[in-house]
Amino acid sequence: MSTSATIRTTRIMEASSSGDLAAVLSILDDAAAAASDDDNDVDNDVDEDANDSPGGDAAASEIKALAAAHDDVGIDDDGVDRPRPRRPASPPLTTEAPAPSLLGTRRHLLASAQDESTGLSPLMVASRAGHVDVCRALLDAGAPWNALDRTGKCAGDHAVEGERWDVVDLLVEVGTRSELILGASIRLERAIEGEGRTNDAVDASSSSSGGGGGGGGRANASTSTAATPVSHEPSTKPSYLNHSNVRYDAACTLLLDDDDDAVMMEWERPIMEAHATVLTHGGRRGMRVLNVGFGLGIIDSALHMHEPGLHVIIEAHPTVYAKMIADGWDKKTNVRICYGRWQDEMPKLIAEGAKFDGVFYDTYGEHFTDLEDFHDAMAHVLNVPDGVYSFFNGLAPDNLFFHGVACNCIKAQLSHLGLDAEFAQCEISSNAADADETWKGVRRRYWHGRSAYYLPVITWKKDDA
Ligand SMILES: C[S@@+](CC[C@H](N)C(=O)[O-])C[C@H]1O[C@@H](n2cnc3c(N)ncnc32)[C@H](O)[C@@H]1O
Repeated sequence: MSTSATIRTTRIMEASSSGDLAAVLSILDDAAAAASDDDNDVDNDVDEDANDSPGGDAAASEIKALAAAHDDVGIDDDGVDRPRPRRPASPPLTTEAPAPSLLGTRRHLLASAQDESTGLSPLMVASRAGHVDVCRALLDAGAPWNALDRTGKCAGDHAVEGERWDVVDLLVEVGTRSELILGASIRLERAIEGEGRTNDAVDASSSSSGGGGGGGGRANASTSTAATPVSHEPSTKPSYLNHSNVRYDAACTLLLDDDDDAVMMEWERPIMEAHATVLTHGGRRGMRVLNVGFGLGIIDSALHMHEPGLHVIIEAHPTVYAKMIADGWDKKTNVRICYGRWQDEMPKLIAEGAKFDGVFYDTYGEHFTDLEDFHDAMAHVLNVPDGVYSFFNGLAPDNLFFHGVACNCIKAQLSHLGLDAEFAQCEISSNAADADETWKGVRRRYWHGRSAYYLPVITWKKDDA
């Protein structure tokens, strides 16, 4: 990093850590307004567009230096960004140096600076120390709420560790807002590209390779390269249903895709059983239930134990469907299999006027925005006023703070539909989730030693019912 960039970064880190709001604002203002002289750190006023000025070159190199440092720390390559089912996938923050014409970008880059060795940012140090005004100023200047330090902690983690609850509230609010905006823009983009996605879908009735759409959840993209560590790969698998073969292990305790990513694993059984109890309103008989995604059939077996009055299962992968038939699911009492993508099957159920007391969503490789799309459809089939909806909560699993923000996003989105979301904390009793043996042969873990599972319990708001 250039001398002046280093000095500015050091100054803003110190001011953030000590909570000197006036100093933070002044350093940010200086950075935005002044052209930097790399050699003697004399600031001169320059126009934002002064590309051709001598100061412009120095400023451009400072911007590049800051951006390069930002990149070097590896801010927010993957799981940090867009919380979604099982693993977030979203565009990484830019790692390119901004165009020299954007001298104002220095303000943003300075607010986003991270120490090269620790990865700490001004926002992180201010968060840990509980300087809420400084945090707000840094966020206003463009500091990313979700950057990670070299130990994998974000500003929210630092605030939690420092027990700075007003900062935690601020970061949750900012994170939720930015994720909702990002989600809305991704959904809009996808709606515009909609035809492309739909065309990807395979006719689910074909016996070749399954019905399209997205993969959902427990895994990562199939595009591993030497340059991309597995842990940083995006996690959606848009081609899962079209192109991925899946295989069950001999004991039927593991379902793997082509990349050896786990589609479903046996260790989740206690979680699935807890979901089944919620969906059947505490284990009542005769309930009408809908499950999206068969996998190992764990939740369907648990639901079946409660003798539902109607048990609909939507499943799109041909191999999984073949397994369902081989195991006689098509002949079980009150079970109806809808073989196809939920994106195609839900409209049919809606057109029939089907209503369910319990609805569960657990697909694979799909994007957070697919979950949001599913919610729009689900609201049409969930019984009013007593229906209960839930989904496998693998949102942003790598980081508890991001997980919380993701849950908050879901809560906000469901609230628009007239639904209340609570997250019931369950302890995962089995140690299997953590055991190395469990993950042997699985390319990438999608659960990271967390013993608490936040089970979504979603019901109609009392007033809207
Ligand atoms: C994680 S597994 C479900 C596990 C299940 N909850 C259990 O208890 O075993 C996900 C399943 O969703 C299916 N799936 C993925 N995308 C789908 C889609 N768009 N529509 C229907 N099924 C889908 C996959 O083929 C897979 O069988």
